[in-house]
Amino acid sequence: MLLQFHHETQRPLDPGCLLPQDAERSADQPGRAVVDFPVAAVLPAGGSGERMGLTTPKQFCSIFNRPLISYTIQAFERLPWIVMVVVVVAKDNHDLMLNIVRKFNHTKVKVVHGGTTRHRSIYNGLQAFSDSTDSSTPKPKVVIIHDAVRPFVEEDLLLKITLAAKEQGASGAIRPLVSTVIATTSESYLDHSLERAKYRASEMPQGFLYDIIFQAYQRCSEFDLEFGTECLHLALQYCGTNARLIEGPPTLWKVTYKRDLAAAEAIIKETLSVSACIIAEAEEEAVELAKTLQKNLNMMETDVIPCGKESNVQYLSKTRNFIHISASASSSLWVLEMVKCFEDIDHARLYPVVIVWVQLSMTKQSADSQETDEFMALASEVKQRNVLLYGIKIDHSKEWHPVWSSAAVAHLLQAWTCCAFRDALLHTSELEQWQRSLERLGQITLVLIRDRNMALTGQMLHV
Ligand SMILES: Nc1ccn([C@@H]2O[C@H](COP(=O)(O)OP(=O)(O)OP(=O)(O)O)[C@@H](O)[C@H]2O)c(=O)n1
Ligand SMILES: O=P(O)(O)OC[C@@H](O)[C@@H](O)[C@@H](O)CO
Repeated sequence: MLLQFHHETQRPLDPGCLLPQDAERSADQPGRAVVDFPVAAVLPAGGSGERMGLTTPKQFCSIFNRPLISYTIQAFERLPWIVMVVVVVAKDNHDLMLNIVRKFNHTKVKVVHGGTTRHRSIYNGLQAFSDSTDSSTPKPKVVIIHDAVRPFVEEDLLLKITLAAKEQGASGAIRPLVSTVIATTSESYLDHSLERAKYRASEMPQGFLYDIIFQAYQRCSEFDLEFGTECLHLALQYCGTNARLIEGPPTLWKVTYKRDLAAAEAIIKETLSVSACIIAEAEEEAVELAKTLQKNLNMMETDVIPCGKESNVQYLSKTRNFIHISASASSSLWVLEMVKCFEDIDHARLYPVVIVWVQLSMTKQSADSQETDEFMALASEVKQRNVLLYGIKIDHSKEWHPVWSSAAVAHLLQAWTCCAFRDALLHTSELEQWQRSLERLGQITLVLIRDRNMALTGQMLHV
């Protein structure tokens, strides 16, 4: 299931737990059907990210403990019809890049050294396929060139770019301009402005018949290599190949400034928190609370399943957010059992998985220090496996008769005709307090899932 973004609002169109880059591939995916020739990618990642203003080059800045470049690699690596991804990094970052490849199990990647400019880096990347001594990187029919700092690229656009490049020789993604382009005089006065409607921003990905773009780089001038920024121009200038231009979604933007990194993190958080699985232990109160919580989490696509089914892969693979509801401070053994299931399907390799343990507390007592310490230690242990464990205790007053669970009371209020009794109930402070606790439970659960804050793991929050 590919996660699609609305073309303007950029909100995820379909609930799904995975970024497009990670949607599970199946044999009948469109790309596999129509791409019957070898396609490779070159990701220039040899820059220093000066405009980001950080000591770490932006392609290695992390989101959820994972470098930005890993998200971009995944966007290509997950597609079966892309056979190789050449990543071009500065020599000093070679080992760092190899460690990223190992840690995130990027299996299609070859790392080569970049140059002093983006064009030189791209040229080095292309040369990796022309090294006849290295059979591990056979020459592709089509090569996609894509900045390593553009992490959000979807299969359907890559497919269009690839097929257009195969047919036309070159293709490129474009976006409407959001600012007018003007020419300035040497004294920084306005010389003239361009008619914005006639122009587009050249983005990435771009696709080329390998032989065309490689020949263009072989023929281009030193000036091009030093100061150029447009591969499509090289194909036209040196090979007479006019690129097919394809409009892409706003998510194609390049991470350049700090704000772009924050925007990328926000998009990843949003796409990771569109679904959840609520697991209810057997007690009636837990089941009732699960149903109420499902209603309160109306922002998400949620499944409610009985405890014991969570190890079922069909539930595990649908989301990275799990809410376990127990009516008592039951044993926490189920946490490690769940984490083992995640590891069996490699579920937390690319993105952190969230577990929120909601405990219905039948007494008003807060957790004792031993219980708190044990929970903190458990959270610390599972965090090593990229699982973020949070706790919420919701005080479930003993005064309540079990039948007066929130759902039962709501039903009673709707069914009851006697105003006096209904008013009495409505003004019962316990009921109002319980309703408020339920609302807070939904709000806090949503925030924990959305924010995936590493510092809050192991905390037992109270509502
Ligand atoms: N010598 C270079 C310069 C840039 N790039 C890559 O080209 C992409 C787009 O370039 P840009 O956004 O300009 O990256 P930087 O050059 O790192 O940024 P800055 O100009 O702010 O230093 C980036 O993935 C960058 O790593 C590269 O491979 N080799
Ligand atoms: O000049 P920069 O290296 O910042 O960015 C490169 C961009 O110009 C380039 O990725 C697109 O415009 C497509 O060519």
